[in-house]
Amino acid sequence: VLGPMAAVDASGSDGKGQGVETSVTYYRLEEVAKRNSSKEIWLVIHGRVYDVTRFLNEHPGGEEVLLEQAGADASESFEDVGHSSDAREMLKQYYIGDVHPNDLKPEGGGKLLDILDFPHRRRHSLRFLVSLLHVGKQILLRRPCWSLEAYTRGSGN
Ligand code: HEM
Repeated sequence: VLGPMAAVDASGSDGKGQGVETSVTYYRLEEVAKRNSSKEIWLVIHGRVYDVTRFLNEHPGGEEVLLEQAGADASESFEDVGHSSDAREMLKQYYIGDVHPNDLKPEGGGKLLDILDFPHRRRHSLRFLVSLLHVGKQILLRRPCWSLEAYTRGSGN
């Protein structure tokens, strides 16, 4: 039995919630992996499990891409597409539970960021790297400010 981590009502409107009304249903990755056919498709996105079976025909990006990720962790491909906030909002409709804590694996940035669901992590760190390179370049190419000689030589005539 899992601890009192319950915060989200995972029972939904279909009344299939197990146990208490306000509790999270946890799924092992092993169980998720079985739902990998067009009859039943589950996906993991940022530690949450989604049943996208009824979404197959409705996905604006086509069913092919969903089938490719069926039963697996689709976090990266979901982010790579740069889904709109509308798309993120839609996720809620298909949420059925969380990945079992023992199966949560760090996603590049590590567990904490993974759980915090920080979608633009990658883009931000890339921007940071680019500005670091920029600063480095400026330092390397700069004439030393203590050398007046170098400075006047550089400024023409
Ligand atoms: C439950 C999960 C998903 C939902 C609710 C969802 C929703 C959407 C929505 C609403 C769009 C329209 C564009 C937008 O609003 O961003 C879209 C486009 C798209 N999605 Fe998803 N999506 C999901 C999962 C995925 C996954 C796992 C992939 C990739 C493997 C994917 C690939 C795409 C692609 C390629 C497009 C097409 C973009 C275009 O044609 O411009 N989607 N999706």
